[in-house]
Amino acid sequence: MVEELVKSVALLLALCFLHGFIVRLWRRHAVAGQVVSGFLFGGICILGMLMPLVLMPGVIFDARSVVLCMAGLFGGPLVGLIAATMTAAWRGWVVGGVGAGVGIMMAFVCVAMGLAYREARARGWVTVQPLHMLGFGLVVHLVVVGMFQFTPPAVAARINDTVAVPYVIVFTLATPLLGWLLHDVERRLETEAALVASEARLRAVTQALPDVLLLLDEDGRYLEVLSARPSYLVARSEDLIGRHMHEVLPPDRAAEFLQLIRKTLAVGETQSAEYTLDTLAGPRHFDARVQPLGMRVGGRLAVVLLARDVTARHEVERALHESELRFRTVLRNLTSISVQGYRADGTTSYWNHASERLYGYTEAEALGRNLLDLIIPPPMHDAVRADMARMFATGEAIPAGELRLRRKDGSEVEVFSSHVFIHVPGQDPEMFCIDIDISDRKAAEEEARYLACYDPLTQLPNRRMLLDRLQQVMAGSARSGHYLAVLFVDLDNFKTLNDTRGHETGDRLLQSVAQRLRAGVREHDTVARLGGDEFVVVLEDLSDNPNEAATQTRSVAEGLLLRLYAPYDTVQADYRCTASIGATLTCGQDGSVEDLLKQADLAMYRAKTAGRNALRFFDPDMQQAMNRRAQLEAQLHNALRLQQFLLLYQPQVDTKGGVRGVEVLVRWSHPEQGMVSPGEFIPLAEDTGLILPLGHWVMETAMRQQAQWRRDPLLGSIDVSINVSARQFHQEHFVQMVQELLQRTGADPRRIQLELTESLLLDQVDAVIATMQALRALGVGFALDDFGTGYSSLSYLKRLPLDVIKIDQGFVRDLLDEPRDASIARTIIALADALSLGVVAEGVETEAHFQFLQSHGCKRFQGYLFGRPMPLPDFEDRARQCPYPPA
Ligand SMILES: Nc1nc2c(ncn2[C@@H]2O[C@H](COP(=O)(O)O[C@H]3[C@@H](O)[C@H](n4cnc5c(=O)[nH]c(N)nc54)O[C@@H]3COP(=O)(O)O)[C@@H](O)[C@H]2O)c(=O)[nH]1
Repeated sequence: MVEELVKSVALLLALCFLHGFIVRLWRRHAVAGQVVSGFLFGGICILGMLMPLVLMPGVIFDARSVVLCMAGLFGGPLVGLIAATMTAAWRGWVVGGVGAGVGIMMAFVCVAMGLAYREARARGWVTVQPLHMLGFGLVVHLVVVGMFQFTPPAVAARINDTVAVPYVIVFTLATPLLGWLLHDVERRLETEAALVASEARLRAVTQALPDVLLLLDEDGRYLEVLSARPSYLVARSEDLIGRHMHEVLPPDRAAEFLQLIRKTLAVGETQSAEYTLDTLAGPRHFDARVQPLGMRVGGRLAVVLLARDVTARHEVERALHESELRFRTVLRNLTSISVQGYRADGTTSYWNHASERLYGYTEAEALGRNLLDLIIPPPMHDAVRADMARMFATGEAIPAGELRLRRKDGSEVEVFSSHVFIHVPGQDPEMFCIDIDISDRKAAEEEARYLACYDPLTQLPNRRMLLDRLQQVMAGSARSGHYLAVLFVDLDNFKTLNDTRGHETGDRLLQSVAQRLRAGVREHDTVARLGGDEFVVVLEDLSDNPNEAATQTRSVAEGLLLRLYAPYDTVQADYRCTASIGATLTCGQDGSVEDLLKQADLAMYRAKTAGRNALRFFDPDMQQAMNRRAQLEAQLHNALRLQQFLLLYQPQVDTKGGVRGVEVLVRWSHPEQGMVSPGEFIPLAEDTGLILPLGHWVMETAMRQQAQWRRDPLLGSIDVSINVSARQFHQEHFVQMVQELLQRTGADPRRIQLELTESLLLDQVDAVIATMQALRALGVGFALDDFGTGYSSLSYLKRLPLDVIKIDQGFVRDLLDEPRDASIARTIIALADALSLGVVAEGVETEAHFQFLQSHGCKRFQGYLFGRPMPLPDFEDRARQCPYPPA
């Protein structure tokens, strides 16, 4: 009997094998697999019922109970239901008999108990360990034996007496055995599924990696080749597998890899390497890690090589490296920007070429030495230490600025210094100083400042500086109540020296004058040069009493005149020069700086007109005159348009008193001030340029008059002298203008004489001579006015196409009392004679003058003795009074 039961158990083992096979076969189709499993379990049960232990007809025993409860436990409801239904159908329909009812019921009860155990297992109450399964098997088979008690009593008694105990023992033991086998199938299936899933995951991961993954054996043979981008391989993966590296890579590269593989295997640790390979996608740079595989493949050791494409990063790094190299080279070789690096303790860490040039230390000398010992002057040490400490502690920048630092040779250098704090993680923080040499700029600025305030020739303050200084001195004077004096110093005849001896001589004179003026005043007094030969001296801290202050000023000014008169050997041996000084006093409360200078200028002008080499103080009358001048200047502009000018005629007579010539003299008939003297308005007209239209009007009127006289046999022979000012003479197209007037008026050019002053001849002598010759070609004659008062060079006199020279009235006036004047008058007459020129004596007021001049050979005279400047009708009458046969 036990033998039959054991046979049944053997059948169960076959079931396990088949179950494992079927489940593996149908695992991709879960429901179909369960149905097949259900049929398998049902089929096994039927098979068991075909070779049962037959106790009596219709009462059989086999392993159904074990199979069906396992179908519920490991197969689930569907498997259990199919198996139970098949078993029940076979038991009831085919086998039948007295035990059929219990057999059918038992099929479903066993499946239900298996399902219950399955549920308890899922909840964690029980496991499939042998002890639990043994208990489960015991319960199941006790229940089955219990169910047999529902068969007829005789049958039940027979069962109990014979089969019940071995049945319970064998199948209780078979239950854990079958359970263990099925569990093992279940576990292996789970493991296989997990392996399949794990492999799938791994493959997905390796496929997703943007890297190249190689499995290489110890000889460098490709065992496995994976690459998300096949173009990153040196050949197609199928062409690589099985080949050696030296078959596909350049020999040196293959050798490197082989060495790397062997080192990895020898050390047993991951190795890193970077390399560039010519891949299917072109040259790519890789960052690789090689790791021992830890097992043999085909009997050979192997490594895994994982290579990451870092071409982009490599390019960036290379570009960065190049860029850094470029900047380093630029920084290092900069020629004009010194760059130095210092650590927190002041040690020098960087020193470029420009620093070598700027500070004199070579790089080798500077590196490692302290900043303070190198270029910082000792007085700056504390400040620099404090600034650096703050910068290194807080990163706060030291403000850029101009510094005066020290060179190796101890000399100072001015730099514009900027500071940069750099802290690269993992390295010592550093301060970089960027210094630019500004010595040249500073010197240029200093020079520009100097030039803006000082006269480069004499090194004296210029006008600008004088005005500033005067402003301060006036304010100081106003506060203290002490007077200050402004002296306007103008050299006499400087222009003559400059024009005749050249500008270099003039410059030497000006330099000497500057030194003498400086030496003639106190240290705190100011001596300035306004330009040309004009100097200004400011005397400070004079007395608070006006008279005393004036006395002090006079004393200083006269002292200056004396100093200036001393010989100038730098100019020429025993050369002397005089100056005219105008002085004004103030105690700072009235007027402006400009007013003061104007006052001093006016006083100087008075000193000039007083005969030069003189000192004059400004007084209010001068101011009045100045105001009047300003007023006249304003009115002069309209005078021509308002026809306020008229001409007077002064006769020039011969030794018999006969009128031989006439000087045309202009007058301004001012509506309020009456007749204004040309001595007053001609200089004004010259200053303002009005002399040009005015001179034109005079010449046109005089020529028109001569043209009228031309028809008169008496008046037509009279020479008409017209005064021509320097500005008028030098104007462009003067010759054409005279020619045009001669033609327009019809005047006889042979009767027109232009009176030129000596000063006019001094400028541009050659041009003057050319103009005179052009006019002479028109028939016009020339008289040299005021002869003897200016600088007359005999050589010029010889070259000038003159007809007449006029003895200045200044010599005539006093010739009876002043032997020198008489002598000059005589000399001029003789000179004119020698040069075959006519001579006219001006200012002849007395018979005595007339006699003297006549006795010395003068043949023509002009002066009040013969008639003052008079209106036209009077002159015409006067000319006719002494009729003279025409020459
Ligand atoms: N460019 C021009 N200059 C002109 C013109 N008209 C005059 N002037 C110049 O103005 C200066 C002053 O002239 P004026 O006040 O007319 O004085 C002249 C005579 O009146 C004066 N004179 C003549 N005789 C005597 C005399 O016996 N005693 C005395 N005290 N004065 C006398 O001399 C002046 C003429 O001098 P000069 O011209 O040097 O011959 C004067 O410089 C004029 O040149 C003009 O139209 N244009």
